[in-house]
Amino acid sequence: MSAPKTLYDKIWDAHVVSEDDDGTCLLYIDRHLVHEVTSPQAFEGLRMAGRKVHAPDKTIAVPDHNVPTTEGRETHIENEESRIQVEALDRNAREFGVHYYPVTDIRQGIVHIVGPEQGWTLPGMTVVCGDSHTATHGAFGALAHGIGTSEVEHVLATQTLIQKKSKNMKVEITGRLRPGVTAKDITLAVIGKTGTAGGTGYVIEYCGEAIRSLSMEGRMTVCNMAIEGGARAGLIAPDETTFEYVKGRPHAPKAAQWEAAVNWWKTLFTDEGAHFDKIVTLRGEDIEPVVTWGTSPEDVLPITATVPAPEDFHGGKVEAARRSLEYMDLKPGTRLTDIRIDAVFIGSCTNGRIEDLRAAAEILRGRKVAEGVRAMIVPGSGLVRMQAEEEGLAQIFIDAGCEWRLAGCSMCLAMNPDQLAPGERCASTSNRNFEGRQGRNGRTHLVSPAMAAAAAVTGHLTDVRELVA
Ligand SMILES: CC(C)[C@H](C(=O)O)[C@@H](O)C(=O)O
Ligand code: SF4
Repeated sequence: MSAPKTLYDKIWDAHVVSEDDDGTCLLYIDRHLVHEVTSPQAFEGLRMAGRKVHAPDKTIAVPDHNVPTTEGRETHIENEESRIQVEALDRNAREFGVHYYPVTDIRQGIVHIVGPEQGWTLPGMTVVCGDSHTATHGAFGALAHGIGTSEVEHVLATQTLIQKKSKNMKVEITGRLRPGVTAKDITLAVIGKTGTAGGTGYVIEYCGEAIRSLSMEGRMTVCNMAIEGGARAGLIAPDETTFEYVKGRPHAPKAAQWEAAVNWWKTLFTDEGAHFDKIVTLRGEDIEPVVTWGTSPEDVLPITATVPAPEDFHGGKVEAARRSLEYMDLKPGTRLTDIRIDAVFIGSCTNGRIEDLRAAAEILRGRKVAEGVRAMIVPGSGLVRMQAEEEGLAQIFIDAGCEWRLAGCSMCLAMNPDQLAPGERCASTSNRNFEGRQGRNGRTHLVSPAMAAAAAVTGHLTDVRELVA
């Protein structure tokens, strides 16, 4: 019998085209997702070399980072740099004949939401994109990770990628989550424990009862932030929840092909006794609704805690904490729930799916956004937006006084008109709280959609459990 394998080992082995003596491999790539920021030079490279896209049918392009989230964007993008990138993608996608969802298409949205929604992302695949949050697709049991622009060109030209294998890491979340605790709290709590470098050199497989109980939306939220924990990719073994989500999607296999696919997908799990180089375990019951206080995703605490002091840390982290607190304008000892906010952003590839909007609507139903707070709700795709309108969620948001936007990366990063003003503080469902991430000198507190909605209602960071009685 062959040695027991991890899920990662199995997907890796199924895609190796060739291997060098030093372990460098050529991997076959099943899906290549493309957005406007990291692809212009790659397409230009092909053009200059007179090459075609090797597998246009496995290449999917969509503009997301630079697109405004207001009406009229099909005809006008004010910022020149943004306009040039979106226009370049439009030209390249059409000229090279890849699948394309322009802003005029209801299916347009954030690349990591569109891929799964359209059934491009399937278990056991290799998925790449010139974007670090490609890790999201690992929720399907697909080996998915970000690549650089020169690699984008390599994949466009050859449908392969040169890679060295990472080590195996297991993150197990046992038991059940308590009320008010979500996938976002899991993924932030893990980074709080391991640090942003804890996953460096590894591919993480998330497992355990609490992970199994998550919907596909929740699993995508967890895997989305694997990269914030330093990992190359995050993975969750596919199961009935996965098959159920995939079945019937436009590009999912059909009929006899579906049966064959599911039979293979059912073999995609870590064998008993397979070796992990690192194991981290958290009890689901111990995880609380969390919030970040600093400028790194590892600066995370339960909402019931107080702002830490630099002296609470060790080594280089003391100075980092001092700088974080200064940037965030926070005083040690302040209760996190006493921190007032100016803005709320609900969206992004971390939390811009229908389940996230439902969780936010649950809190906002019949309530009003606090005075002086700007709350922006940005669905992750045009289809999520449509579904939210059909379910009455959009009306709940509008009645509460939120802005109801068109799909895109929006205020997750300051690459389009949705930005914080200097000094503004935001409760955000995105994945990065770096300095200036949501606008120059803006301050970001990462939270779950329910926690963001709770903050919108009260005007300060809030324990969502107090609003669900
Ligand atoms: C612009 C893009 C390359 C970047 C990434 O790789 O992640 C962005 O999506 C982000 O979230 O910071
Ligand atoms: S939503 Fe944010 S994290 Fe996701 S791809 Fe866009 S900018 Fe990156």
